[in-house]
Amino acid sequence: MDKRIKPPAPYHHFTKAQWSNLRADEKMTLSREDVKRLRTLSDPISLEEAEEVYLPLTRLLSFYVEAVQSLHNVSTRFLDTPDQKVPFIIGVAGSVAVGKSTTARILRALLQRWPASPKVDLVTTDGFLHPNAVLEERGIMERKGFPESYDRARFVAFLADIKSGKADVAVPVYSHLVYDVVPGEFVTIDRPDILIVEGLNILQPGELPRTGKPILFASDFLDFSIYIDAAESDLRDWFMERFFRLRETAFQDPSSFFHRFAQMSEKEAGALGKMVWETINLPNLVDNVLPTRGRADLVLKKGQSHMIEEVQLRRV
Ligand SMILES: Nc1ncnc2c1ncn2[C@@H]1O[C@H](COP(=O)(O)OP(=O)(O)O)[C@@H](O)[C@H]1O
Ligand SMILES: CC(C)(COP(=O)(O)O)[C@@H](O)C(=O)NCCC(=O)O
Repeated sequence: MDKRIKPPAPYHHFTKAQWSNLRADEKMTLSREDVKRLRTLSDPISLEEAEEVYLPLTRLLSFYVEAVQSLHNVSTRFLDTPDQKVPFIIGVAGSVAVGKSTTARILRALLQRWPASPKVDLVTTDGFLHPNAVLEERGIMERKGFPESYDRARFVAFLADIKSGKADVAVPVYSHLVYDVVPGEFVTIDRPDILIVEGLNILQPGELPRTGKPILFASDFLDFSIYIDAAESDLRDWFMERFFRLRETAFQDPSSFFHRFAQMSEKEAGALGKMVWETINLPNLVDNVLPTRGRADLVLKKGQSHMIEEVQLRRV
């Protein structure tokens, strides 16, 4: 039985063909080579898919950016304050292995090529995971990706800094190779026009403070949010396919945390990969990621072949 929860919010539903018609005269600015370069391991997105799905989306986003800018102008007129650039923040959520990175990278490339050449930055939320030493100390090393594995206060503070126009905001860097946050390594985000934030947890509520302190959720800072959706069985298959590909590539590196998987027999490694899916990523999907789907402005629903089959757009 499909355990996915129906989004409570009312959405417009589109088939892929209906959605792609909304592209109107939005021009394709990526080549087949660009799409190949931007997609991640095991994501087969084609130029045609990018045109059909992402051009209507970039057209929609250009309307949203304009609308948010107008709202901002209203507030500066009301307050009689000087006009200040406020970054537009897009969130990309969904399960491990659903293809968030590919979506975020394609979107970034398309938005950068808008006529006004906006500065578009991309961050992944894994940089806000607690380092392994902290996870170990708290006994939650097996809960990486779960809400409590992130420094949520730091993540919210980061988004607040970006929204308030702060320059040179530092973001910690997570390495899949060493399976940990890299000490002392940061990327700097400097007043972008658009920021894309990609991660499992982007639509999740934060912890409620025990005292009467004010609370903000990451989603309070998002101007537009996208949830990439797929059936549990497809996600498991994609995770396992990627796992076996990584075993032939990244895991071969002796410094990879998962190097031992490259040295085991295929059967043994497969059993361990399956265990990672079943004991970490699947429960996190069911308990913490999927319940946030109904909060997204846009839901992109993928079929077994990774292609988007249905689009849902929240009514405003
Ligand atoms: N163990 C790993 N080693 C190297 N790269 C990885 C590993 N796990 C995931 N990745 C890469 O990290 C990125 C993010 O993966 P993930 O969080 O599953 O999100 P998604 O598949 O939705 O983009 C992807 O580009 C993926 O290929
Ligand atoms: C690093 C992740 C938590 C994803 O982080 P995100 O960028 O979505 O915040 C995830 O890819 C991960 O490594 N999960 C732990 C279990 C696993 O190895 O798949």
